[in-house]
Amino acid sequence: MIALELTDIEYSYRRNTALRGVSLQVEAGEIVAITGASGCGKSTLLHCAAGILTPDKGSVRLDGQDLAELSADARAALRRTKIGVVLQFGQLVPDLPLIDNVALPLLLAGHQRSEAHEHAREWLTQVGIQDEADAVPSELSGGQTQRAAIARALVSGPSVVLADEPTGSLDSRAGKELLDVLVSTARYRGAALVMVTHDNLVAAAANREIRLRDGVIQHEVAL
Ligand SMILES: Nc1ncnc2c1ncn2[C@@H]1O[C@H](COP(=O)(O)OP(=O)(O)OP(=O)(O)O)[C@@H](O)[C@H]1O
Repeated sequence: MIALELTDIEYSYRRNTALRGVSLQVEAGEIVAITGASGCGKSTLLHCAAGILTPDKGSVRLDGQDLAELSADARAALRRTKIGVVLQFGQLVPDLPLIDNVALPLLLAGHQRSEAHEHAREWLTQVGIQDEADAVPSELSGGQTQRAAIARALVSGPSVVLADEPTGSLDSRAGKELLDVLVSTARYRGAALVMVTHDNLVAAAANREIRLRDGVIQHEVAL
């Protein structure tokens, strides 16, 4: 089953064209690495897939649903439930304890607080930081912050997980541990995982590498 389908995506920042017609299909359970030189359009592609940016041309389908055919509210709801996004610096809410940070997508989707906390606690355990449930983000290491971001991205059971440089701010050992957590949790959920990366280790963990150059796919390699 195709979880994420991008068709002929074009995107420009004012006069700076970042994507010039990119098409990509990702199956449920598949792990894809997006690679390429700095500025080739990797993050822009991820942001279009996440619905953070709206492409100038082309379509984004999530579990068969075209995002452009939805109202803004329906699109936001679909994004909250079907997509988990892990950005480079975690992007946790500074004043909230981790348990609340991780529960946030469920609380926003209208779940009861006790139920949301129960799921959040399970995911904190899954990523190995259950002892930090009451800590606030400033009390965490970089690796713990990224683990929390992964827990938050996965707590609502998304079918697609999108990660931008998930190991970017970490040393190689912490990066490897985090990659293992991300890959194993996505596999455990059967979610499609798309990771933007400069890191060969991350690319090696994927089933497929897609290399961008100047806003187009230069080549694809099955790994
Ligand atoms: N907010 C922005 N405003 C204007 N141009 C932008 C903006 N963000 C990105 N760009 C440009 O769009 C192009 C693609 O950028 P993008 O960040 O997608 O590349 P990238 O491959 O992710 O780069 P990196 O590996 O350095 O993160 C680049 O030329 C970049 O300068």
